[in-house]
Amino acid sequence: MANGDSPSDPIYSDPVFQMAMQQFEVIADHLQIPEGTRRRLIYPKRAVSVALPIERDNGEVHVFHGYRVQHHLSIGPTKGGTRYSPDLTIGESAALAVWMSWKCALAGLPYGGAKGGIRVDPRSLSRRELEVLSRRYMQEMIPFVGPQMDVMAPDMGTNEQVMAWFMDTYSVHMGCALGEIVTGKPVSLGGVQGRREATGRGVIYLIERALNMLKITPSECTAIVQGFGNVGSVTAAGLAYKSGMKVVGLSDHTVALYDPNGLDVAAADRHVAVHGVLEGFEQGERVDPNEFLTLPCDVLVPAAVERVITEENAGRLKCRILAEAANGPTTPDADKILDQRWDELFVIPDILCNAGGVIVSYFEWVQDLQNFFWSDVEITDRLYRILETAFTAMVKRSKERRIPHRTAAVSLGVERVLAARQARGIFP
Ligand SMILES: NC(=O)C1=CN([C@@H]2O[C@H](COP(=O)(O)OP(=O)(O)OC[C@H]3O[C@@H](n4cnc5c(N)ncnc54)[C@H](O)[C@@H]3O)[C@@H](O)[C@H]2O)C=CC1
Ligand SMILES: O=C(O)CCC(=O)C(=O)O
Repeated sequence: MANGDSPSDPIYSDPVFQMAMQQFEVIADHLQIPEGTRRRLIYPKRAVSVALPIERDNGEVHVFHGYRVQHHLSIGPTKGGTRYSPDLTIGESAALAVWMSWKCALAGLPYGGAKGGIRVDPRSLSRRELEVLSRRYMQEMIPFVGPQMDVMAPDMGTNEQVMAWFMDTYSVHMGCALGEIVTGKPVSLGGVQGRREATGRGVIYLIERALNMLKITPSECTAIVQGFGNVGSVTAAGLAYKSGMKVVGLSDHTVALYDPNGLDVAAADRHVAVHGVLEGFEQGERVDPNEFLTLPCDVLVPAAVERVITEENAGRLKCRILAEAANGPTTPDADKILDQRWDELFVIPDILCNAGGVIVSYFEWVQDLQNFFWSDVEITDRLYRILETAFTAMVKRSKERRIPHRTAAVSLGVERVLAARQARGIFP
C-alpha cells in the first residue's frame, strides 16, 4: 500500500485481524473486487478503546481496558457480542467485528458487525467488582452505542446478568427503560425465551441438516465438543439428547476428556453448575488438549476460542463434519488443507454455524422496538427458516462454482455488504 493509506495502529498488526484479512483476500479474489474497494470493505469504521478504573474489594484501584469496534454502518446499526477475556485485544475485537458483518449479511439481517469487550478474566472478580466494571464499560460506551447505532449482546465470559447491568446503566442515563440497547437480556427485562440456547440450537440444526444431506443417521454418530460454556454445553446436550449421538469428548480450558463409549453430558452439566469447570468430572480419560481435536469422531465442534484448527492438525482431523460453533477456529493455512479434503470433510463455517445467536438477538431487538413479543415456537421456527435459507444458498454456490463452503458463505455475505455500500455511494 502507498500514499499514507496503510494503517499503522495495533488493529492491523494483530494476528487475529491478519487472519480475517487473509480470509477476506481469498473472497475478494474470488469476487474480483478491485484493490481500493477491498480496503473500504475490510477496514473497520470505528474503533473505541477505553480505560476502566474500578476500586477492587481490597480498596486498591485497578485500571482495566475495554474496546468496541464497529465494522460498517452501511445497512443499519452494528451488532455483536461483548467478550470478557484476559487476552482480548482491539485487533481481535476488530476481526470478530468483521466476521459479524459477513455473518449478519449472510443471514439477511439489517446490521453491520461489531464486537468488543474487556481485557479481564471475569472469574478473577467478585460479583461486586464484575458489576462495577460492567457498568463502567457501558458508561464509557454511551456516546458510541444506541438502539439505532450499536447493539451489544453476550459473548465469551459474559451472560444475561452482564446484559442487564448494561441495559440498566444505559437506561438510567437516558431517563427511561430502553431494553433495545442490548440483546441476550433476562426475559424480565424484555429478553426473549431461548436466546441463551439459540447459538447451540442453530449449531444442532445445521449439523442435522448436513448429516441428512450426506445420508448419515445422527443416532449412529459420535461427537466431540471443545468448550463447555454457553454454546458448547447447549450443543453437546442437544447432540446427545435430541440427535441421539454418543458424545465421546468434552473439554474446557481446564481439562479435555475422552471416552469412546460416551460421556454423560447431563452429569457434566451438573458438575459445571457446581464447580464452574469440567476439571474434577470423573468420567472419561484425561487427554492432551492439543490432540483432543484429532481424536476419532463423526462430528467435531470447536466451541471455544480462535485458531485451534491449524496447519499442524488440519490434516489429522478424523471427523466427517466440522461444525465451527466458535468464531474463527480455523486458520487460513488450515483452510488450504481442509479444501483439499473437501470430499471427505464437510465444513459448516463459523459465520453460518453460530449465526443462531445473532438471529435470535435480531428477533429480540425487533420485539423490544415494537413492544410486541412472539412465542418461543415462533422464534425457533423463524430461526430455522433463516438458517435453512443460508445453508441452502451456501451449498448451492459451493456446488455451482466448485468452491469450499467458507468461500461460498463468506462471499455471499461480502457481496451483500458491497451491494449496500455501492448503492449508497462512494462515501457513505
Ligand atoms: N454466546 C453466544 O451467543 C455466541 C458465541 N459464539 C462463539 O462461541 C464461542 C464460545 O462462546 P460462549 O460459549 O458464549 O463462551 P463461554 O464463556 O460461555 O464459554 C467458553 C468455554 O470455552 C472454554 N475454553 C476457553 N478457552 C479454551 C481452550 N483454550 N480450550 C478449550 N476450551 C476453552 C471455557 O472453559 C468455556 O467452557 C466463542 O468463539 C464465541 O465467540 C458465537 C456466536 C454466539
Ligand atoms: O447476538 C449477538 O448480537 C451477537 C452474537 C455474537 O457475538 C456472535 O455471533 O459472535
